[in-house]
Amino acid sequence: MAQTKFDKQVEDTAESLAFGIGRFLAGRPMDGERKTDATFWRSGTRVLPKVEGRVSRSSYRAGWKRLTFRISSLAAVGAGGYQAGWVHQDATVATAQQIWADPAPALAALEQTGIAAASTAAVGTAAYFALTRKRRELMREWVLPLHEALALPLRLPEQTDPRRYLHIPRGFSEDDAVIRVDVPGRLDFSKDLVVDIIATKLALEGVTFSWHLAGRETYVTVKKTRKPPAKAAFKDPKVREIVAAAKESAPVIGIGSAGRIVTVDLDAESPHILVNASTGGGKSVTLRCIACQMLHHGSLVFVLDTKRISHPWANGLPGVTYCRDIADIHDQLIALGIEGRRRTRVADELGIDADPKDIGPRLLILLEEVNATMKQLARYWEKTRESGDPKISPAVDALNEILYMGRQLRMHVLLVAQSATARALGGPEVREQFSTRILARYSVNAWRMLAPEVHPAPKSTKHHGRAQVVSGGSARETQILFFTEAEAREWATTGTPAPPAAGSQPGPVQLQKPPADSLTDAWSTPTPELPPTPELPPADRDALADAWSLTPAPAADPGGPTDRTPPPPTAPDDDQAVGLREAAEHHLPGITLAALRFARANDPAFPDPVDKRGAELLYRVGDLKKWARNRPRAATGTTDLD
Ligand SMILES: Nc1ncnc2c1ncn2[C@@H]1O[C@H](COP(=O)(O)OP(=O)(O)OP(=O)(O)O)[C@@H](O)[C@H]1O
Repeated sequence: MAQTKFDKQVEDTAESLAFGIGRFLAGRPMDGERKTDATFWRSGTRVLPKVEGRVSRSSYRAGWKRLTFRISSLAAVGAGGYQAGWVHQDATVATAQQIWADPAPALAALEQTGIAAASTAAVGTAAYFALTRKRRELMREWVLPLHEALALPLRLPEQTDPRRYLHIPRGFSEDDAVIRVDVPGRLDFSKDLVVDIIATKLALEGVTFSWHLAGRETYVTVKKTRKPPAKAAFKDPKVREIVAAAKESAPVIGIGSAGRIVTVDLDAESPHILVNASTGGGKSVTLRCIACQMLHHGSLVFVLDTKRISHPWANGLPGVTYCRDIADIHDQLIALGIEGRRRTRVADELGIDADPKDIGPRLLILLEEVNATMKQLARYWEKTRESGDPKISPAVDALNEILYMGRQLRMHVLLVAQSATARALGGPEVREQFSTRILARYSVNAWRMLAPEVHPAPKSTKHHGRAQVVSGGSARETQILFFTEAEAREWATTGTPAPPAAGSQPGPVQLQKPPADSLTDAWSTPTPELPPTPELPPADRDALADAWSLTPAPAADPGGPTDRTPPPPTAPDDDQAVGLREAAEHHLPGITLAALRFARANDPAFPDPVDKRGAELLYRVGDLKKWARNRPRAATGTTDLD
């Protein structure tokens, strides 16, 4: 009799079932495909030829291990079923009947339990991912790449779990960390090659390898031996000596491994420096270190600080112009852009043999928290620009222009960022202008963004003041010099004095729209005053007027360049001279007379009087307002962007 289709199906199913039970009991893969050379008693060591694709770790397991796992799982499920269906049979039946008769409470309970279970699972998963994020990053970025490179030279079985032989602590770049790599006792590998691979793949510098090859346990340990000092405090006489001996153009940044002095030569290597670190990574300390050394050598420093309190040590120091208010930062950047153009012209006139000092004193522009400052500058310009004005803030343009100017102009930008994205800086090409980059407490992504030429990225450390100074395609681990605030002030005010202030009070430049015939007014109250500009012929003065708007003028702009950028708003009463009482009552709401008197006695940035009425000193209202806007705390008169 012919076999029906149904009979054939039954036969096939029975056959599959028999094979399935056979595979189950033999501890073989349930899909019937052997992928590795594992047997019932022995774990696998390699993938079988012709097997393609990813082979899971369980494929390497010995058959008996797989069988044990299967039987245990089956037993657990069976025990549950036995309890419910046999031991507590009556209760199970009663519960089932109850649910059948009235399913609503059961469904409601199920729904609630489901929601609770789903929430718990979600929270649990999130917590798990948060807690293990660092460990997973360690595995992904360091352990697995090292394993992939070492497996062949060490002739390790393919299924080797990297965690079994690579003992790499999470903070393996810390000074006292010990890395241990277990090696096969056969010793049939090249030690030099292994050393090379470990140092390269973990981006280690100044480490020593110790081999332990006798006996059963064979391994190599790696320890940092040539490391930077734990601290490089300026109060240490040796450090002070190093700083004192440094070249004017090359402030000392810190001490590297084996006591090497790390400096950045602003004339020869890198006119601009980028400091990138997450919060608490030592940005302020780094800036203090560089700025106070430059002040010591007579540079002028412009601190543009929207955070307002980043550098209290620099308050009122000779040579320092501290701008906290966004309107003043805007004006100051434009003024510096104009100064850059002036210097370009002077350099041109002086020719190549000129002494660079003839161009003017070195200028350091210290731009704090660039991400926030750039946003604020854009918003400020959005608020103040008029129709027909360029869209891009002229202050941002000025900054970019300075970054592209040659090192011979002696204008340097020291830019600070928590995350110096290309967008924050105004484009990837702007980032390229910083040939020296100081990175501390960085993420792998930050490194890839800022120092892609150094690969792999050295692991960031939590050690206070420890940074990587990247320049010329290599990274130097450096302990940044630590100046206390008092030491920074002391160092900044000794040495070569800054060019003298022309009797005006410290405070950011107050730009007025430059009249065509007297463009040096663009620096109406620069403090300290820059050296006098060479007398320019009228035609050149006109050209310099263009610098007021640093964006190239469209060819057919009937208004002319000076019409495009409005001057910062100046109140009509700003030129009045008033006493402190009148200033407190009518011009500086929110600041009391007592506060003004206190500031006059204690704040070096308080404006100088311009006149006297009897015994009373009189002050220019505009100067007082400027001072109030730029006080360390958010003050009355702060340019409101909202
Ligand atoms: N070079 C260093 N040597 C010793 N300690 C340092 C050094 N740099 C930073 N520190 C320590 O780290 C702390 C934080 O440094 P700093 O204030 O410079 O960080 P920051 O990046 O400016 O922080 P924030 O982003 O919060 O302003 C300092 O108070 C100091 O104790």
